[in-house]
Amino acid sequence: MLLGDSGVGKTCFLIQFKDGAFLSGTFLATVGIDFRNKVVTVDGLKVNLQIWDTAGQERFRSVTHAYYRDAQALLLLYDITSKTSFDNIRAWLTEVHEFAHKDVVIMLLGNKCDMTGTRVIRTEDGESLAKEYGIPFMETSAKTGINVELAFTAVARELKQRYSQQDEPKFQIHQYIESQKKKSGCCGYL
Ligand SMILES: Nc1nc2c(ncn2[C@@H]2O[C@H](COP(=O)(O)OP(=O)(O)OP(=O)(O)O)[C@@H](O)[C@H]2O)c(=O)[nH]1
Repeated sequence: MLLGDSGVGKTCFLIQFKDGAFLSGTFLATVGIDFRNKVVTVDGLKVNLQIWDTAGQERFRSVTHAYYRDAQALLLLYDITSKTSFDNIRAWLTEVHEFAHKDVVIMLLGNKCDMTGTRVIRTEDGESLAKEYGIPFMETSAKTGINVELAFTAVARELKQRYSQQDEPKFQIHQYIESQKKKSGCCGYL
């Protein structure tokens, strides 16, 4: 399930993952909730991800709360060019703890990392907030596609490991993300 303030790029993030496309210049706020499926292959096993895209606008909050309970993973997005969207992450996490299952996989994503000229949230700020809550973090761009696939495959791997009957070595989502994430200049790592 994708969560975060209106305009942080949740729908674009999902479309980039599903279709490899980015529709620039258009912003059609999601009404209520919508979903798309995509199958990813993890170590030869097909994992069908059913991805729910929620409306960030306050007025749809009661609709989306009803879906939290069934979510196995939550991708929480903010926009690196919006301080408000970053500050609101704490409120989103409070809602998550109130409405979601206690074992839900949570990941923090700083989206729009292609917008270097208007960045207001430093990469370190995202990292330290994620550290405080003990959740994995990366910066992404629904426009360039950076780290979009990684966010979903990391979740798919984590879920596969949780629901697999096989006795395999424990998958470490934090380590996996750190080893895989693209540290490109666009996301302020260079
Ligand atoms: N430059 C850039 N623009 C982005 C990116 N992601 C989204 N946008 C733009 O941000 C605006 C909002 O994107 P949406 O995906 O509709 O936002 P949302 O979070 O789904 O919004 P709600 O449906 O209201 O919750 C659009 O104009 C997008 O083109 C990104 O990674 N980079």
